[in-house]
Amino acid sequence: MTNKGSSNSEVVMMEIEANKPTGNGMVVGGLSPLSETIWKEKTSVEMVGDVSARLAWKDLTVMVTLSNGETQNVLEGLTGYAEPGTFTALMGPSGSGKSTLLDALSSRLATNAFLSGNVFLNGRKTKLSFGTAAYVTQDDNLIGTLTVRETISYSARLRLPDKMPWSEKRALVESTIVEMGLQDCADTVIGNWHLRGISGGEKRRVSIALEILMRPRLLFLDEPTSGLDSASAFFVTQTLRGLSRDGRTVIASIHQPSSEVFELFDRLYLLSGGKTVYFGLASEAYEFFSQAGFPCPALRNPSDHFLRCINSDFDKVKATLKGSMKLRFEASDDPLEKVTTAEAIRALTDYYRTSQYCYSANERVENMSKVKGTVLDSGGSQASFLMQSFMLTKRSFVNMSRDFGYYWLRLVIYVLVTVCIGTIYFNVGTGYNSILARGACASFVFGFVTFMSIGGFPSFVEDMKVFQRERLNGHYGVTAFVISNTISAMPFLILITFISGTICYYMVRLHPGFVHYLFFVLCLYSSVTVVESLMMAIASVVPNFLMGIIIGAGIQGIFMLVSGYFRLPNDIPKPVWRYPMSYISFHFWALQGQYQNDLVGLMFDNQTPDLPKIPGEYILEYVFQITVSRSKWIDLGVIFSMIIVYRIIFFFMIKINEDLTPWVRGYLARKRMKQKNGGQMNTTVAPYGLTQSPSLRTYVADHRKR
Ligand SMILES: Nc1ncnc2c1ncn2[C@@H]1O[C@H](COP(=O)(O)OP(=O)(O)OP(=O)(O)O)[C@@H](O)[C@H]1O
Repeated sequence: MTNKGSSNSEVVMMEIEANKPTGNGMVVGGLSPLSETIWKEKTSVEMVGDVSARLAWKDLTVMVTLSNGETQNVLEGLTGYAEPGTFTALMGPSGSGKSTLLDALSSRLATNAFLSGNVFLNGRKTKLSFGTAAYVTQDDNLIGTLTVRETISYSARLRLPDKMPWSEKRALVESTIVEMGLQDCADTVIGNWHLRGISGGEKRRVSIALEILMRPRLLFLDEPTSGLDSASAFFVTQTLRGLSRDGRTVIASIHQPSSEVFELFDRLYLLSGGKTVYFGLASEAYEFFSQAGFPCPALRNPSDHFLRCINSDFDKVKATLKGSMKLRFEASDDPLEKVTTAEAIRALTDYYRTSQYCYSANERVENMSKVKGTVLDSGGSQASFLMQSFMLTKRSFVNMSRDFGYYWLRLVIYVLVTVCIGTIYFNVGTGYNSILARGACASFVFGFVTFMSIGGFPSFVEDMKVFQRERLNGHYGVTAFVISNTISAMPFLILITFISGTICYYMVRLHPGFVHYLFFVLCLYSSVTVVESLMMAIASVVPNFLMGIIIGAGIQGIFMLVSGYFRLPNDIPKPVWRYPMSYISFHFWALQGQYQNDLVGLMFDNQTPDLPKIPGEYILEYVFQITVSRSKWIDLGVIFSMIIVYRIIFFFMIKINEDLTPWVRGYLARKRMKQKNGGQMNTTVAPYGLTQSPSLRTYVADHRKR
């Protein structure tokens, strides 16, 4: 995977050459040979034509409903555009609406947010389905155990068409690595809690690399430079500018750029309190502020000045400092010293509304909304379902085998605990006291030992984060993920349960015979897999470590309680606890099966030697209250079917979380707002047809069509 053949190097060079800007520095609508290959696959037409993305938005207003039913306008009547070959920066103080604007443009608004106004992509009113545009979020959710090259390679194989030769895929991976300047760390692992990996800046670049791999024509980035030092921030911004020069449309929110970074912006969208302060060429912003009466003082970084002028928090800070007498006022020429920031913002937004900048932006948006261009459909995965499932399984398996915390640590603990069990119940025998000891031993193994599997929860949460990022960008579907997750874990669970089960079985000397031993380890394997499946289902809806572990522990605690050991089956209160709880509990089935497996056919000493021996069947029926007429294999079958049921639950949890929950939340938000407004929707809310809320239905429909 790491070796590059000479032919690949040539393709890489071709790609890099093609990415170079021509003449004026912009390659509007231009495509490199590899990009063209992908787009041909996507559009299924002979001639690709201009596949660049011209994005325009007009009178965009976003209103959110708060939990008390109040509404708040987060964005107010924004108009702007982003063209291919340009890099547009969204700037503004914290809370000004930068992320909301990116979300509104990419159709990722929260469920309590309502949008009015129009977004045009190549002249067509659009609601971008997931995958049409690439979106790099603020968090780098990557698999820590993979190297940079592996991360990008797996992503390529997950998304590129199956019939594309591997040499071409590899060339694309290598060109992406070069494009993002990741050559030096290509074979370094990303890093996690126990593996020292690449730096924060490199992680950001890997996240960007994953999204540009499919050569999207439209790229959104939410604060790609946050948390980076000035050199890394400059590098990332320079790379984004480079990407735009390949004919892509790049829009990024940037927090506090240095002057070097600011110089790399083509267009600047300045926001304050959800209103446009300035939209135009970044190089003309300086002039705009001067004209509006707020010239940038000498020796001040222009971007600092712009943000200083529009950050109303400065009013609060000044008032606090004035109150505490920590601020001394000295005579200054800076107009900002003479007015409050709130007044400055008002002056600037008013000035912008009547300025030439606003007029030409409106005119350009008007033109862009009329010129109909190529319909850019979903840029999601081109790989077949089988390929996606196979690659995901392989990637997940590699991750599990390299992450010490995923299964290896559990194997060590399981072996230690089962050695302890083996020592305590060593050679338990068939004496009178061994009857209860055998019951206690089985209860501990199928209760507590399986319970220890919740330790894998943090790893499941990490997996879910990666899944959610990739899913939202249309990399693969839920079914492929659930299948791969199930299969990749199987060998590790078999290893853990067979090793620890064998230690326990032979140290304790449970019922002799291979079939009895096999039943025991299969029962342990299926029980641990049920716990895994249960915890995975929890991880799909509860992304928080602590909450997930508490919920998982709570559910298992209840299951254990009704397993028939802590209270005998016939004594468990019938409503709720016996029916249905004990039958839902896998502990119950595991214990019933194991008691039979262990006791049937054995004869136990009585309390005194003169009394006759007690058959195992008698103990089962009258001591442990087990239904002996039911085969132990049925008990095992029930546990195995529970694995399937929990996996199906896992699948539906993800679906419900993506599809139904946003719909319900959106419905409740609308209802709350209506109640607050006395049955009337606020006038700023678009009619139902225009209200957007994130749903994967569009995405799913797209995939079904294929
Ligand atoms: N779904 C929502 N529900 C309630 N309030 C919201 C919602 N989305 C955004 N807001 C509010 O809208 C304002 C703008 O938020 P947004 O995240 O877009 O700002 P930002 O400029 O990206 O801030 P930052 O730079 O800190 O990330 C904030 O006050 C935020 O609390």
